[in-house]
Amino acid sequence: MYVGRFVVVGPGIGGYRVSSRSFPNRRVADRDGTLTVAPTPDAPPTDNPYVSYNCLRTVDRADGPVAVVGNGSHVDPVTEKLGLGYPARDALALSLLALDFEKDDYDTPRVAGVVGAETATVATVRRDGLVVREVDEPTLVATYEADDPEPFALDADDAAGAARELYDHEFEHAVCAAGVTVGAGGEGVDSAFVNE
Ligand SMILES: NC(=O)c1ncn([C@@H]2O[C@H](COP(=O)(O)O)[C@@H](O)[C@H]2O)c1NC=O
Repeated sequence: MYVGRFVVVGPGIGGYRVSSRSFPNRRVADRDGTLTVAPTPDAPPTDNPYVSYNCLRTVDRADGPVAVVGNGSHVDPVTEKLGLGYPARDALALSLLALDFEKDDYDTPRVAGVVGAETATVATVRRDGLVVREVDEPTLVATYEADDPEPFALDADDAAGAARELYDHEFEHAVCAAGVTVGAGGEGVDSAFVNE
């Protein structure tokens, strides 16, 4: 099955995978702790505005660090609002509604998640609606097919394991993946990615 891009988030752990039929020549790069998706140097030129973006950012809050994952430019305003103290639900709802689904040939939904040490919130904005949901177990939402949040059996317990597990998942056309853990009690954030 092809589901396009997807996030998985649960309390303390999350991840994101790029699956792509149209733009497979991409990879994740780490820029000072922010993970960015971008075309490889040998990728054909494109003017599609949706294929390069920050897919994972973290921010420290009074109640501890949080991580944001997502499939587009909305990751930035979500992170910034979290840094200003907005609740995760509000940061996601405001940012996703402002940017809305992508204006491409598929009305591609935006998907996102916020991971705290003991909390997680998953969200998507599609042409037909906005969903923002707190979750207490790993939960997936994808751009296509699985476009409503659903439970996901994530076995990994560290960032590298999460990135690997999402990358290796049977959903078709894996391109690259990122994983993140957010620890309680000052353990902080760890992130990892897979490019193959
Ligand atoms: N975030 C991404 O990595 C991303 N990659 C592709 N898209 C959009 O989705 C469309 C379909 O891409 P594909 O055939 O690879 O699933 C692309 O034309 C582009 O507008 C993306 N936008 C949202 O997922």
